[in-house]
Amino acid sequence: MSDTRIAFIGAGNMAASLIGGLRAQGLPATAIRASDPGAERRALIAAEHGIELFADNAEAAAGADVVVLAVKPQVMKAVCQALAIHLRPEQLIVSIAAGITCASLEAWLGERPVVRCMPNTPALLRQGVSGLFANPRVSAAQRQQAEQLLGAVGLALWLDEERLIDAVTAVSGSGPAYFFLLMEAMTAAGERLGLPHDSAAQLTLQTALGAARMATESGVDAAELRRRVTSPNGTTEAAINTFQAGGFEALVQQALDAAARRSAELAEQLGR
Ligand SMILES: NC(=O)C1=CN([C@@H]2O[C@H](COP(=O)(O)OP(=O)(O)OC[C@H]3O[C@@H](n4cnc5c(N)ncnc54)[C@H](O)[C@@H]3O)[C@@H](O)[C@H]2O)C=CC1
Ligand SMILES: O=C(O)[C@@H]1CCC=N1
Repeated sequence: MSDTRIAFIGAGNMAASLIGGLRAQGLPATAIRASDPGAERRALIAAEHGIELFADNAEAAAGADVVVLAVKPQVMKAVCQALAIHLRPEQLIVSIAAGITCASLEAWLGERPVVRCMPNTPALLRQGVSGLFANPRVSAAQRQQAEQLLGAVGLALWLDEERLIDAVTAVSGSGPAYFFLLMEAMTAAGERLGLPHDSAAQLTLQTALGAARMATESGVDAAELRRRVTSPNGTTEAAINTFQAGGFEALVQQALDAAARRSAELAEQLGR
């Protein structure tokens, strides 16, 4: 990975997470470039990560082995159409945009090796997880480059079918926000039960961290871990019964369905 040169087109939140993860893994600052139209954003990312930033996307992409498209889905078409003539055929295109298909990217960029992926923001701490799909033009070596890029910031899982990216987006791409929402709600509820804000927040966050580590490190599945906390007729049971009476599982399904549907809708609306 250390001799792979990576250019990020768009230096927003997700690009910064990936850049932070790559830098933390030891990728030299000179191997990474990025572009962004925002002067303040460029200054911030340059200061935080020590990499070179450009206002011009083509300048950032020049000489890169891997060009990561990290702009919002809504501007992807214009960005790709302007960039297309500046790209070389052997450059690997990696798109992290929600709801932008490989077919759309190839319509805008010309036929190219494209890996479409869906990472998530814990990439910043190298605790991310991504789903990846490669179009048939991606070579075995480029697959490895993409896997190393996303693998540098967490788990990278290949998908056989592109349509499964919508499900990955619903589960893990948007997923951190669901846990943050639960943290916000638990902190607020703890405060209403009389705890000072800071204590409610600390109790919530450490519980989230401890539960996540138990679920990932114990080798015991979440349902069994939950049973072990839930004493018959005890306090947890009172809370879980309340969640379930409110339709918790059905609500989670509806929320993830909505996210997956939105991903497919974006592909439909923005892909032309
Ligand atoms: N935020 C997240 O958790 C995740 C986001 N994504 C995807 O990552 C992409 C970026 O999302 P965020 O980083 O959240 O958005 P963001 O808004 O933080 O970043 C987008 C950046 O692109 C820049 N930009 C705007 N026009 C540009 C242009 N013409 N050329 C170059 N750069 C331009 C903006 O100034 C901004 O800094 C989106 O396509 C999103 O679907 C994927 C997975 C997770
Ligand atoms: O909300 C979004 O559209 C992006 C994609 C996944 C996470 N954030």
